Amino acid sequence: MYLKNIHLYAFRNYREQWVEFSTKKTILLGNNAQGKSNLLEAIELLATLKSHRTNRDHDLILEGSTTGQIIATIERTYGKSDLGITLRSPGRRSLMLNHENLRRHLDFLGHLNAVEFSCLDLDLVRGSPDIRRNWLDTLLVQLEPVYAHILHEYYQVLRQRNALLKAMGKNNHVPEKTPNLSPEISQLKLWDKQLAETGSRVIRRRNRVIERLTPLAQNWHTNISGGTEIIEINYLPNVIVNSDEIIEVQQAFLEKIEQRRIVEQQLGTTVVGPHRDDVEFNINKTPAKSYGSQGQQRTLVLALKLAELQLIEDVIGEPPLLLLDDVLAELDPNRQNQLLEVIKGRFQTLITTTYLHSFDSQWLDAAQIMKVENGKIYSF
Ligand SMILES: Nc1ncnc2c1ncn2[C@@H]1O[C@H](COP(=O)(O)OP(=O)(O)OP(=O)(O)O)[C@@H](O)[C@H]1O
Repeated sequence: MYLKNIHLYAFRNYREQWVEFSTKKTILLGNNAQGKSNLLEAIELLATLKSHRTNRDHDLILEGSTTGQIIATIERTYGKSDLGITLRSPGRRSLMLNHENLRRHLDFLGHLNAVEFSCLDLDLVRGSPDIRRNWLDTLLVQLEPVYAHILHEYYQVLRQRNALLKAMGKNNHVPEKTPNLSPEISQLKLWDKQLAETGSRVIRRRNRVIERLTPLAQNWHTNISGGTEIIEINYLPNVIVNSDEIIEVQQAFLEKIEQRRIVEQQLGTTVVGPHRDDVEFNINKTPAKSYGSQGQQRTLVLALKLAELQLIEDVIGEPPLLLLDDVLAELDPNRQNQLLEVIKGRFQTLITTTYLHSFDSQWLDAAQIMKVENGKIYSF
């Protein structure tokens, strides 16, 4: 797939910017805080409808404006698509595909795929579980856009169930003394069922994607580390499952809800479900989070990112875009070479950097270099 051009209107610090990509390799050169990452963020939004830097559309719109827009043309083997996102603050986003408004977000996803790799990705290993859940979910949305809908449904049920548990707490609902058939308990049981149904769909997909990603990441890791270390990626679901059978996963879910019933009512919140999942990374059987050196953690994240690229390519049948946000300088020459070697001509790649010295002359000759300065992009 090839991102041919992108148009930004009142997006982050861009008032109006048109970029035409003339080669598969683009280097965005500029000092700090000029707008390099903002351009990659616009592409990330086209691919996932999410930004890893903010949840608020208000932040994405140029300060002082109420509407921002990202418009792009993508070429795929099956043809060309024009994508458009209009952001409003206040107001809701609207999405366009080939100049027609879309009612469902789902129909927008899957036209552009991208893997982003930034220095923030070290948080995948070091950070809190929600970062790892987000990473898994973003990957799943790209592999299977319907997952965005599944996840949305799960979080909707979770919100409603939490509201009920909270209200029960406020009404001093005493679990032990209340007969099973109180209206609140019957209502809660309905939510239990829905939580288990929607949550099981999330758990099964997360489980499967880890199973597919692990051998790819292990392979890359062996290549990069010279075979001296072995990594493991373990899905740590909050509801432990030993089967991919939907009925069995739901059953395990409902049993755990039953076990934690009193705790949930006391806390007034849902403690069972995939919103509490985690993923564990081990290097030579020890947790990478606490024991891995910075270098080992970087190698692990690089292997994960390369595995993501490969998995998306395998599933989609076309190489996704690779967005490298200021990471080259952080990698040692060996790992830089590994990465640049993999990219070669296969993936359309956009790299942000403050200096050009990390690139060899072959790369510089093949790349389109653009200078980013205070929300404007110039040919270099
Ligand atoms: N909504 C917005 N409206 C106007 N300017 C914004 C908005 N959001 C961010 N900015 C500006 O964008 C700039 C940051 O751009 P960006 O994150 O792309 O930096 P960068 O060029 O990638 O630099 P670095 O190398 O530091 O990552 C800052 O000057 C910030 O003030």
